[in-house]
Amino acid sequence: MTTPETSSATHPAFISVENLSKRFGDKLALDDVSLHLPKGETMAIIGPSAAGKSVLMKCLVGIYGADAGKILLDGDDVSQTNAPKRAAWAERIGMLFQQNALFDSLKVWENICFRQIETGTLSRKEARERALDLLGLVGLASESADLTPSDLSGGMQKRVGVARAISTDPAILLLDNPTAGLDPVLSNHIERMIGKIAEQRGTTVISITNDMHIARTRYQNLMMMHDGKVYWAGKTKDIDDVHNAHLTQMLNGSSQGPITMRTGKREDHVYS
Ligand SMILES: Nc1ncnc2c1ncn2[C@@H]1O[C@H](COP(=O)(O)OP(=O)(O)OP(=O)(O)O)[C@@H](O)[C@H]1O
Repeated sequence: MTTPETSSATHPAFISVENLSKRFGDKLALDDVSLHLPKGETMAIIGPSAAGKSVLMKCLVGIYGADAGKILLDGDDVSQTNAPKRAAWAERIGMLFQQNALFDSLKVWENICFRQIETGTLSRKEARERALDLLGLVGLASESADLTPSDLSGGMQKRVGVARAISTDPAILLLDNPTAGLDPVLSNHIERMIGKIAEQRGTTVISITNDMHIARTRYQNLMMMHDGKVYWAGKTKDIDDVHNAHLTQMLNGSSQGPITMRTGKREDHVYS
């Protein structure tokens, strides 16, 4: 397994996951997972179904606590859901859930600034103005503001989800499959938009994707997971042809790699 230490060797890690494990009954969803991501960098997490990608993200956002290992955000230990710094970090993390988690009973603008309306940090008037700005940022017309999510296409809903995730100007943006179910043209458009937002705002982004091409072209760092473990991680530019072919095959479910991994034997030269 290649580890992502390459990223942290020159820059201190802003997001640091150390030997994280998470179990649900008999299922070890995360098995000794480590990742290190410097501030302002982007990372794609890729891997087949049930690899543990969403569970890792839910641990990062604070939905699940760790069974073992640590999560450090800018040095703050938030491994447990009741960690002293957890609540403060919740304010600094924006998340797009796989199913968007938009409320159909609310208008689009209310969905985008839901958190600010709920907490009273913005008046309804201010929240609407902020939502309109964010709609522009994600490339949606202001007329969308008064529609409900069910009036929107899948791609538009994703954009609204991204607008909500960035509405608090988070330090960390976590995206669970921002382009799932979208055609390649729209996927590219949304990924370009995410990249631009990260660059302009200095946001540290971790995004789950099922698309190796998007992962390789749009993200600075890449982590491949399988069966709860990190299979390969490092700078995207450092992936060689052998790893790339292996990762792509693995994603398509046709590689021997995961089987080798499951036995725990490093008999395949892909593991380094
Ligand atoms: N709350 C839970 N209770 C029990 N098992 C869970 C729970 N959440 C996740 N799991 C299990 O943990 C494993 C990893 O799930 P996870 O959702 O992280 O997969 P994933 O890599 O995101 O897959 P997909 O790409 O299909 O969404 C799966 O076997 C899943 O069934």
